[in-house]
Amino acid sequence: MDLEGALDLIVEVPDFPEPGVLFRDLAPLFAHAEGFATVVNALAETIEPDTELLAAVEARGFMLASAVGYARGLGVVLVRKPGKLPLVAQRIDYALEYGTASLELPAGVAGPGARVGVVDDVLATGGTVDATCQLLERAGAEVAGISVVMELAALDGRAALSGRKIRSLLVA
Ligand SMILES: O=P(O)(O)OC[C@H]1O[C@H](OP(=O)(O)OP(=O)(O)O)[C@H](O)[C@@H]1O
Ligand SMILES: Nc1ncnc2[nH]cnc12
Repeated sequence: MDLEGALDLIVEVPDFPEPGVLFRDLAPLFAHAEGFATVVNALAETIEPDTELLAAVEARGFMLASAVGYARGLGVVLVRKPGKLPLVAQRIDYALEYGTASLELPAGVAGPGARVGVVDDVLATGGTVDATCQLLERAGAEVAGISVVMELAALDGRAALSGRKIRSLLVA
């Protein structure tokens, strides 16, 4: 399966999770062995060569970053929603396309100077990835690059992330 075919497995769901939002559902892609492998391999190629560690954003980002980390021989730091981590280095509150959210970085895993690649499924407003970059930088790590499967151009996440290296497999 080629990359275009794999990305065609993403389904558009109108008015989820609230009216007016066109939700991009990656569940069929994740469930398709060939499609998932194709996307993971393509995403693995977007990781900057000097990357030492990947950061994954809960929950859909976990799926992708763990597979990309395996493909690239990199470990993964799990950036989690509140209440999950026993030892928290940093916490941040931010806005989403549909509401507000918070994320936490675990203590002791993304140390000062570490070159970290951020992996997620969808770049919409950029709030989630920007929050993740801020968490990493507050901990002293450096963001090597940002890799996403899909970028929603109308929401202009790139503006929120200006000056950062962003690689997306699909711009919609
Ligand atoms: O660019 P943004 O506007 O911040 O939106 C993108 C984020 O929204 C979704 O996560 P969500 O918080 O819905 O969580 P999930 O992965 O647990 O479904 C998606 O997985 C991205 O992380
Ligand atoms: N429209 C959308 N579809 C899927 N995930 C999203 N995260 C933020 N906006 C999204």
